[in-house]
Amino acid sequence: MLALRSIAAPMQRQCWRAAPRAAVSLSLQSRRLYSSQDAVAKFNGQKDAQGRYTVSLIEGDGIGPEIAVAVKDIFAAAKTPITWEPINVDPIIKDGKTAIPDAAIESIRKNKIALKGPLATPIGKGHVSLNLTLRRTFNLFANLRPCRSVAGYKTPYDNVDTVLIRENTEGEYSGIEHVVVDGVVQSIKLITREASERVLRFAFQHARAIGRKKVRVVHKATIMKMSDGLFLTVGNQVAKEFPDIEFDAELLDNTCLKMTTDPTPYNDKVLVMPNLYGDILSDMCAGLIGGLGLTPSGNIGDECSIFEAVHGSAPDIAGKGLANPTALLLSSVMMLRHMGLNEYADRIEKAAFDTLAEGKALTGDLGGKAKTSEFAAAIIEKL
Ligand SMILES: NC(=O)C1=CN([C@@H]2O[C@H](COP(=O)(O)OP(=O)(O)OC[C@H]3O[C@@H](n4cnc5c(N)ncnc54)[C@H](O)[C@@H]3O)[C@@H](O)[C@H]2O)C=CC1
Ligand SMILES: O=C(O)CCC(=O)C(=O)O
Ligand SMILES: [Mg+2]
Repeated sequence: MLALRSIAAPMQRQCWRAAPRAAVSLSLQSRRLYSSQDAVAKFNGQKDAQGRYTVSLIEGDGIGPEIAVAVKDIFAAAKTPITWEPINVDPIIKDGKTAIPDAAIESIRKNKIALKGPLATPIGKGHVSLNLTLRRTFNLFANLRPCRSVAGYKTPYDNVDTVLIRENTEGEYSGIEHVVVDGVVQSIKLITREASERVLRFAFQHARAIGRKKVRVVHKATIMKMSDGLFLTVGNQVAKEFPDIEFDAELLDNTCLKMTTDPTPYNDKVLVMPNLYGDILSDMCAGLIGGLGLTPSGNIGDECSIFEAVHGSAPDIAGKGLANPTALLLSSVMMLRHMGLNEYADRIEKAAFDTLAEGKALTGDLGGKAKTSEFAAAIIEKL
């Protein structure tokens, strides 16, 4: 079950361990995958007099505080020049709408960067998702979700390497709903040319930045002719600005079938899609490599960006010290690269991947017995 296996091609894995020159090339490949730099958004945060950056930290709900401690301990051990600024995002109601407290907004606006644990959303009645509210408040228009096989955990696929970009501010997540008459309700899927164009252009720019030559829109414009139809039309238009990148499209249901049958044909593409499709497909991709404990993400905007795991608050394991902090740690690695702190990112990422590959201190989701803190300690030992 826990046999060592490749993160990429077997050759590359071997080289990662043995030959420094090849190791550099894998590190660069990894840097490109887990990077949001060179794309649309540049990080404009300021260092303090001691050369440190301040990062707003939302620990989040459920397993959030447990995995946040692991990340903070690992960052401290790596002597990362980051000062955490913890913020509270308990919802407030402003003009009848769910909002983030002003102090939290000011902190993120000032620092231009945040790391975020999962935030739970009540089912049915209750406040609007705070995750969604944060993305909207800061206009974090692109949700970048890379997913790559991890050595140390055997799944049916050895070399998953997908890059998914999700429109992050509208679509099915618009939350515009009403009762038409008793027993009949309506949810509006809002798609605008502006938001579509923005995320599609980001997808092409990101493809260039990470050296991929193909962008594919995942859609259902056969059924949602107007909304997904607009997204696809805009995709075709934006594609003309990028003659060096191949552009095509695929129906969502077909993508699910093909990806779960053989994900490798997706390893040379960047996938871009409306909000809910990206939400669901990114959990599906996580399933291909060993689960939600492993997959990071970045919510990218022009002014600020917020990095978080793909997973939620995991109430079934919360408070027990069982959570896998890798997803939040790799999100923090993406954040470091976004900030240009590549050397720290490389070291932390290598220590995490080596710990996973070694397989001695794995958390329960990966078939191990280690507590969150023991897994973090094993990473720290490797730093
Ligand atoms: N971006 C965010 O903050 C997100 C928040 N949520 C919220 O989280 C809450 C719980 O949602 P669920 O549907 O249960 O999804 P979930 O992602 O929290 O958990 C799904 C399954 O994955 C496991 N899992 C997730 N993260 C893990 C980790 N780091 N280590 C080991 N196992 C892990 C959980 O134990 C559970 O069995 C909901 O309130 C939802 O709204 C859900 C997804 C994303
Ligand atoms: O906001 C939520 O409750 C869910 C968000 C989510 O599933 C995601 O961002 O992947
Ligand atoms: Mg989700």
